[in-house]
Amino acid sequence: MRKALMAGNWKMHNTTAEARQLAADVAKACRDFDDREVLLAPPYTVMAAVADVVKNTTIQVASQNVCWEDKGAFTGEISPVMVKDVGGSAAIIGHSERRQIFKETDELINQRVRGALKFGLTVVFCIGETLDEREGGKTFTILEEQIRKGLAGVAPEQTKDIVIAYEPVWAIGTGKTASKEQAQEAHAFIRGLIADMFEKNVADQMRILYGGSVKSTNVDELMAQPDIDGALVGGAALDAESFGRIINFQKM
Ligand SMILES: O=C[C@H](O)COP(=O)(O)O
Repeated sequence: MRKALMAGNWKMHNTTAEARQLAADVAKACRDFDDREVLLAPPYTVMAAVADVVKNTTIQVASQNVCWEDKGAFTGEISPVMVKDVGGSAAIIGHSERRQIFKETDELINQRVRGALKFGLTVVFCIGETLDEREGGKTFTILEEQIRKGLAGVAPEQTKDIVIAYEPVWAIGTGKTASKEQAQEAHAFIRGLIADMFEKNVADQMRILYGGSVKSTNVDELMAQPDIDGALVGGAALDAESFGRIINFQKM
């Protein structure tokens, strides 16, 4: 049985005071459940503050990216050790904004994934096709390439620390959610591929999140799909009431 993971990616939003307030409001909105987990990914500058606010809750904290080394001359980067030092336990890697705006390649993302796993972080590994790729019938080819390259060299025993987030680029921040059928189809494909790369048991246990305009109004039907195990939420995670409703999704 896979535990749902409801993750909020704050992207480049929130000063310290705003972050503390939002984290406290999210903590208040969380019901006491044992069938789901909550993860917040604030900007680096407020990770420690958020971790402090949620320290007596089950909410986990993630960074929005991470380097593969523990320290060194990597200007602008932060290390897995630093993430853990400020109370983080996970890192988002391969987000489409990193791929598209900052030109991160599958090879670089793979380095990040392997480094994060080596230093004991949970990896939220993001993949997804652009609109052109979907319309050109290339969705599955792209997903397969991103997964095979991004997870190259990962040992089967490390897969328990990996969560995949399927985020079709055309659905991110656009208000255009993938339909539940489109999302389920992609998730089932991803699970099949993981079974092929590792083994069925690994695929059965791996959580695959959906991301892209998840809102309080569509979360229930998305979460009712058999291969959707959670959500990676952007815009709606910046409002405690909306994110609270998403966390507290109703089982259909
Ligand atoms: O990391 C989150 C995703 O990019 C989704 O963002 P969004 O919910 O604003 O579409």
